[in-house]
Amino acid sequence: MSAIRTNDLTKQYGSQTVVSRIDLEVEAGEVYGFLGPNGAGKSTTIAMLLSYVHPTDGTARVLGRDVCEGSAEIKHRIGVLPEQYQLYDRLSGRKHLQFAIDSMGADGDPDALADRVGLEATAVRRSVGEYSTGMKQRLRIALALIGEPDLLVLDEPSSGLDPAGIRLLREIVLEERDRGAAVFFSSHVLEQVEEVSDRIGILVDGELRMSGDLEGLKSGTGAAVELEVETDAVSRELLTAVESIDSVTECAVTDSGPEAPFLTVSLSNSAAKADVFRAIEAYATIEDFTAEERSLESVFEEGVTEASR
Ligand SMILES: Nc1ncnc2c1ncn2[C@@H]1O[C@H](COP(=O)(O)OP(=O)(O)OP(=O)(O)O)[C@@H](O)[C@H]1O
Repeated sequence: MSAIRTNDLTKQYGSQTVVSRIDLEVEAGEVYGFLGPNGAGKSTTIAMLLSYVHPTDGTARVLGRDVCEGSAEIKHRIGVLPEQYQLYDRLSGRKHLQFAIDSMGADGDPDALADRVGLEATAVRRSVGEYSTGMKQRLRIALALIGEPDLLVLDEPSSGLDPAGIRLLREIVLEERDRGAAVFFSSHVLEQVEEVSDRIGILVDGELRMSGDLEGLKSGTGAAVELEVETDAVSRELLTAVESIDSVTECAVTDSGPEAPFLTVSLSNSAAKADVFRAIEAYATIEDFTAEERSLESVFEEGVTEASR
């Protein structure tokens, strides 16, 4: 059973379609990064998954249950950030955690949870009114982790966190995944998404423009990596050998006069770099090389630009 599965999921507000026929599938033990520019429809999608708003069309099942039937039965199996309930300035972080553990009937130690998100023993006993933005965010993360949920839905989880907090969040996301939870999270910070996601979806104007693992997304939209290789000589045989490699999408020679010639090779799959080096070394000596991997940022930009064409 998938943790999340949507078919043609659609939301309209009046005449505006803000989420348009999206098909998503997220499995247990998988981190899915949900990206998109401002106003793309990410929060609306998340709100539908959590049964906060009703889809206009299509279906969504979360932990096997149709979202239109409500989330009461599965609520305790989903950790959400930010949760709908607010933090109370006069209560300590510890009281928030204890209250949430009790009301969920969950097992959990508030101090261990606080420690996991880097809230020190003295801090967790202080009133939340005295907390910094980052401390409040750490507390919200701890609240989302209560009861070892099967699904974590994190909307902009790194917001307000310092670099140490962001590193900790990354560790927590990976630990939760390794425990077998599905993690669905939206973020504008592409490097963080790149670091932790098994698969990524890019939403633009309500449409899921791209979805897949990072390598697949990179190769689907152009070269995953561009190699510049300096050799002592370039022969016809060498070029044929390089061009015959499946993942090579482009190969050009630049003859820089008295300097050694170099090859520019575009690859749709970064793992094929070794094949290129082997093919070249069969006919020439490699003097030097550079390899420029495509970033998620360039994939994202391409997805957004294509959509606006
Ligand atoms: N309750 C609502 N009524 C009318 N329009 C809405 C409502 N909620 C969201 N929208 C519209 O839906 C579109 C998508 O908004 P949404 O908040 O889902 O985007 P987002 O991708 O989460 O954006 P951001 O990254 O800025 O948070 C926007 O144009 C927004 O104005």
